[in-house]
Amino acid sequence: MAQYTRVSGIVGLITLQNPPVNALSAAVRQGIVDKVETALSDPKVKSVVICGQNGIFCGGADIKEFGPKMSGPPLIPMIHAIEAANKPVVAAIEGSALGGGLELALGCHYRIAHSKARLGLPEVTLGLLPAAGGSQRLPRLIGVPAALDLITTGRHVTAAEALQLGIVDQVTDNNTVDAAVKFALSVAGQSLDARRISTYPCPQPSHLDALFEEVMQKVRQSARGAMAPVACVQAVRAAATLPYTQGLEREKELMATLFTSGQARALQYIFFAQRAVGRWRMPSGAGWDTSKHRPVNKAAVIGLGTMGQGITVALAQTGLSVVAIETQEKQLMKAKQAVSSTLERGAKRRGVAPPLDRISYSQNIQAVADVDLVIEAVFEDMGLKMEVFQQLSAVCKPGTVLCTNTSALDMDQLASETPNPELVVGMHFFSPAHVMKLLEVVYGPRSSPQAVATAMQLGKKMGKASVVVGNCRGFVGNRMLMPYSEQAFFLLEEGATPELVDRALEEFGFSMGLFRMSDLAGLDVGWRVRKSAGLAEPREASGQSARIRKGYRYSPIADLICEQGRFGQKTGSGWYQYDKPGSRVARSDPWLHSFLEQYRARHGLVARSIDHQEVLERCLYAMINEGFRILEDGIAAGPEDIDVIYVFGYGWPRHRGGPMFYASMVGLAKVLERLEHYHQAHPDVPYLQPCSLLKRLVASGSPPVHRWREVIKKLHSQL
Ligand SMILES: CCC/C=C/C(=O)SCCNC(=O)CCNC(=O)[C@H](O)C(C)(C)COP(=O)([O-])OP(=O)([O-])OC[C@H]1O[C@@H](n2cnc3c(N)ncnc32)[C@H](O)[C@@H]1OP(=O)([O-])[O-]
Repeated sequence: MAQYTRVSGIVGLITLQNPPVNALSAAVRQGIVDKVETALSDPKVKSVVICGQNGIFCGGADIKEFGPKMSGPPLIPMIHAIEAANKPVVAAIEGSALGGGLELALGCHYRIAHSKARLGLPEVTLGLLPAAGGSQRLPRLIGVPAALDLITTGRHVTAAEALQLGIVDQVTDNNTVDAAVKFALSVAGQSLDARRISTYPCPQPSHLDALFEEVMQKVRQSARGAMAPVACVQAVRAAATLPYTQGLEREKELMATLFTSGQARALQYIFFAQRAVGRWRMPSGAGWDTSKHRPVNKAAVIGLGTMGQGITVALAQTGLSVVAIETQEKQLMKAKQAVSSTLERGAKRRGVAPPLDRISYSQNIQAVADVDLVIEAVFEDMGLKMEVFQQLSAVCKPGTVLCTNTSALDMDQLASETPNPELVVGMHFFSPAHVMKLLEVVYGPRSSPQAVATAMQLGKKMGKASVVVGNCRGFVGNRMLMPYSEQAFFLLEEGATPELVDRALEEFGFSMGLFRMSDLAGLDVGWRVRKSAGLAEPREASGQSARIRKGYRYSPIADLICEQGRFGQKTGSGWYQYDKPGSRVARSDPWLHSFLEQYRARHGLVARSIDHQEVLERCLYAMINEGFRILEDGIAAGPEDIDVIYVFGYGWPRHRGGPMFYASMVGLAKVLERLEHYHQAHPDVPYLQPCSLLKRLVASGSPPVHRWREVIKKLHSQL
């Protein structure tokens, strides 16, 4: 849909109308084609302005309409008709001009942007490339290196940067449409020969081949198997080396391979999943649409270890006043310094003043008396946390939401220590808290929807992908990590090395394999959790019993490594060795290999050859199986919640859509068959026993992931 009016006598104004982001649906494209024709054939009209309603130019092609059968006028001829027009066409860019929206604007002869507008070609993040001429026009307009940067990363630029790059002709602080109309009046009747970007020669960088080779190498490395960034480089190369029409052909060819790919489906699924998790619901039926959050202007953080420091930084950067509490004076001083320097570095990067004065530090918990929300981040010790919560209940003003950042303890037990358990929720941040995008918001049976809504609203304000989850050991993310790491330890017992397991996972697309990741996070963390669960014993028991705990198979390998004081990067050795404590470059460790050999010999285990497929199936399917149990238990409301958690918090490759989406792509029947196979081979490993929800889904014909909720709902109603 597009509206047409004539303004200032001679300017045809076309307004895109498709709330909320004026996406280029079939109807909008038809509207543009029709209204452009009207404007161009009206002799009174001397120039044209294209804008979007409600302060946003255009969020790009309508992703919801992507599919094998697309209707409506195609984008490329529509944009060509605009570019070929004999009257100046000006794009008035407010809010966003993204993807097809920016490509439309690049077909216009001039672009005027509001100073707060954002522009970009984010198609790569959806598994696509700017295939409405964008990959061919942008390099012609701003040069190959800058176009490569924007197209391969999909990053959005501010209006100021767009002006500097030459994407827009003018930036205004005032009404953009008025400014564009004024501009359109000023250029009416002028020659457009120099304004049609497709006719520009592409600027030729020196050492073209070397440049593309270097960029391709970098992109392949960071893409971790994603196809779209590679295709983006190939498309820009076509712009730099071929005439426009041939370049456009290449763009089309490349897009054809991407458009129907599983990767594009996965990335578009994650785009919508990220938004769907905001529409949370609790088992009581209360949810995002029925619960009002409390305003949070001032928050407190209790405990300034690594997590507390990161949370303090994140809150201050969000614009809140923060009271940061640490009882140990030395730690308080250390934390203050660390928080200040992180804020200073961040502010320098963004060219703003560091928000240091938003934080007040104290050793006295009384200082939290007037805050709206508290985040407790003290040591993972139930006794200590209970004490803190009792103090908070006595000190805080009525209605203060009390959050715990625990990753392993029972949030409900903590809530029971306060006179107002309805105010208690979990806010489980991931380290470093000011960088990692994920936040698990954990509710217990007594948490009020208002407290959940308040934590979710704060998460949104902090720019986090916030997911509401129920209370259980490890919540969603860490609970699924248990079978994943357990399988990896078993694989070491059976003949694998950390290098083999990591290589398989990294080739799959994980940013880091499990063992490299554990070395980074610190092996002592998991050791402490296993000890508190009564699994890890201080010294290895002998014989068969060493590998059985609580009646099931157990691998003490990780505990034995920790007993050697090998906690990962921070101690200079873990699953790998490092040059010195704190170093990040992992090297194979002969000590570890001979340790594994001795371990196997001691336990009568014969190493066998293990391939990548077995590593992936055992580690990932065990994790996915736990994901189904989580859905069955109602801890996560739907597969999207789990997938967002894994993509944003656990380095799961985005182009594989998250573990549950991946399972649906592999085929649920195949996942079930492989789990049955491995469970038969390892009957003493309960995590490998296929969960009943998975069996039910397979029995009901393996519906696509967006229909799983129906099966889950039916299951819950039968319980
Ligand atoms: C084929 C030729 C090549 C061209 C390819 C393309 O253009 S590919 C496209 C390239 N473009 C992009 O990649 C841009 C993608 N969009 C964005 O980055 C952001 O939405 C935003 C910055 C435009 C607005 O941010 P914000 O925080 O203000 O708002 P929000 O993010 O919460 O969204 C509000 C609602 O709009 C929905 N929706 C949004 N965009 C689209 C769309 N294109 N389509 C359909 N729907 C879309 C979104 O799902 C949500 O729906 P819900 O959950 O309410 O039912």
